[in-house]
Amino acid sequence: MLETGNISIHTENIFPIIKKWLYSDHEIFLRELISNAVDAIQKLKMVSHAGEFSGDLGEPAIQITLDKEQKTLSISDNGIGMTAEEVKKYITQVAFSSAEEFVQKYKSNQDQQIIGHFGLGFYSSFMVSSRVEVDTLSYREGAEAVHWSCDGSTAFQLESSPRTTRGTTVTLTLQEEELEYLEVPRIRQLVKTYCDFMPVPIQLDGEQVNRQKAPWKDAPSNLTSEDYLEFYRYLYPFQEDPLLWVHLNTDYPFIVNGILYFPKLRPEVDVTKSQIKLFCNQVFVSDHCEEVVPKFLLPMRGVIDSTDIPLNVSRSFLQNDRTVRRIADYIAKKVGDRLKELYRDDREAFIRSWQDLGTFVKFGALNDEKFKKQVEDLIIFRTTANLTTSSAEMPAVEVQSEGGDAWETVTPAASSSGGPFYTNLKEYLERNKAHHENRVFYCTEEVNQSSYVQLHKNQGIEVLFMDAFIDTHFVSFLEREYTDVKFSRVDADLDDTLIEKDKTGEIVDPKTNKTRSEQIQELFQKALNKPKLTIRTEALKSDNPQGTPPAMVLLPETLRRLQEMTALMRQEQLAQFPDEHTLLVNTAHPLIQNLTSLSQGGIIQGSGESPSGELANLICQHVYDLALMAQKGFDAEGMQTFVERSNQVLTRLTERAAG
Ligand SMILES: Nc1ncnc2c1ncn2[C@@H]1O[C@H](COP(=O)(O)OP(=O)(O)OP(=O)(O)O)[C@@H](O)[C@H]1O
Repeated sequence: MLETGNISIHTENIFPIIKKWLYSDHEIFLRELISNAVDAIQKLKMVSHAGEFSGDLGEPAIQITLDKEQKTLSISDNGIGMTAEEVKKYITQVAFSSAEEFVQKYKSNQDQQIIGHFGLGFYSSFMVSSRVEVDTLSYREGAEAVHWSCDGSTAFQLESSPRTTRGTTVTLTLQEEELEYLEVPRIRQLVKTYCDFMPVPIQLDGEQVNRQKAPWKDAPSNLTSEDYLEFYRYLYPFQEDPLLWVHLNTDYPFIVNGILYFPKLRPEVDVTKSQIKLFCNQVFVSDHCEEVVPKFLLPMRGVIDSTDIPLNVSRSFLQNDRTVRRIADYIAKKVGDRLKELYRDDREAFIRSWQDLGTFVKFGALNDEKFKKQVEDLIIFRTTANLTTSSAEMPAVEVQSEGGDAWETVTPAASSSGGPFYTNLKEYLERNKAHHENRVFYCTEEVNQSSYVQLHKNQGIEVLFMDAFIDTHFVSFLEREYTDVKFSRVDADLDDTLIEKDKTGEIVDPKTNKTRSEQIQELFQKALNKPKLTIRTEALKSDNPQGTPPAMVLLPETLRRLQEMTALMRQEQLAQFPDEHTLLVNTAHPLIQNLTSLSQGGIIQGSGESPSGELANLICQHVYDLALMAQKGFDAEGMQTFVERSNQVLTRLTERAAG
């Protein structure tokens, strides 16, 4: 037997479910009713534009009235109103929205946006009310005012109303447990949260509560820098001004409007939490748009408004939604474009913002292949090279792209003379091709590595500062990108160009056939007695040997990286300085040269050591300590030994001088 039919739903059963579960938050009933009122006003404008209404539109307004005695909250608008037929059709049929029909009919007028879609919003009022009444008069000529009321059951009453003004008033008699919605501050807060940027004034207690203007809906050409800044300060009061902003403005293949700002990054900012506000047709939806914005742009702030982001769906659904993913890509692309424009047109402003921007950009390049391609040439590093004639001297330019999206920089122009200078990696490699091809020398801590940097600089080797916290990862990333290039930290090893090769091989002692280097090496080995320490002797190149350090500590690049990685994996700070390192003794330095003669001079005593030999030992230890100190500083014990020995050495030297 074959039977076909329709599944039937009994409204008495489904209605309580809708009331209870439609929205998890009761407070959003207000957003829904105000959205309906805004829609009603927009619709009247559309009808009037279409020439179907010639009466007086009046000043559009929405009025919220609270009556504590009656326990009622009512929302009035002077919009399009409804006829009895329309009330029956739209209000009494759940999930029957007029919006679709209406937009279809009047779609030629794109300016006015209708918020409603599903035909459910009105029913959210039953979440907080024991009775809902609608009093309405349609704009249509000869329309009669009607009064509809319902106590939350499926039965309603519809009768004529004495109302004489066009528009609609929805009156809610609040349930006993929902009386918080009779308090002016509570309602004001809700209007501010959800309806602040709705395009119609919303009055409460005789004053307008909402800001009304939504700058992101404006054409960028209508907005000044001050407008953008003012809006930022409004959204994020008591914060420093942003570095720059991007105005999103597209309606194909999806609709996205918004203004995103690059804030100044403060260490206390949690970069995993978004502070971007999500809107749908100027109605606030959520403070969390983690799914809509690419991860690396989460620290950005501002507003995204899109009707193409599905609402009321789970986060995982949102994450996997194709349109949402494309919107995220679009945002990343827009941000990349803006950065490129700034780099090209106002290098100075770009450099000024780099300290904050750099983290975003590098993090983005690490995480997103497409974004990396866009920004790879904009990633800049401070350099020791003097680039006075570079494009850093270009004048500041204000950029306006074809799409009309706006873009500004905020910081005032600074002088470009004298540096600091910045370069990207390509320029660096190109500039140093002849001198050290495919080698990048970098410094991660300016203070601790200053003597190394100086040494490189003196020999005309350009050093890049990779000292941002993200740079440890970024160096490895660059190595994967530039497979031919070798990256070495300034203290890792000394490049051949820094060493005077010829001088180290001179034989100074014909009896033992030892070179000076070998003598010095032995001297240090004996004095320091550290089996894990490698002692290497080289003559550092310099016009003024006194200006170079007598000794330096070197940490092999691979060993250091391994240690950094282990520390990272254990989530520890790199606390200990590794025992395996190299002490490079500079045989060109006069102090080191004097040491050999000092160690050999004087009368040998019972201990097998002459006083000057002892002094030479102490000085070796001292030279080593000084080299360590330049690299890492001391712990308490090291400091104590150092001070004690300093006093001892000075005493002996004064004895010698006096004697
Ligand atoms: N203040 C009002 N003035 C005129 N018509 C209204 C008003 N409030 C509701 N309506 C009519 O009732 C219909 C249903 O409203 P409801 O809020 O349930 O759904 P919606 O606004 O269309 O969609 P959504 O569920 O997205 O809010 C609306 O489409 C509109 O035609």
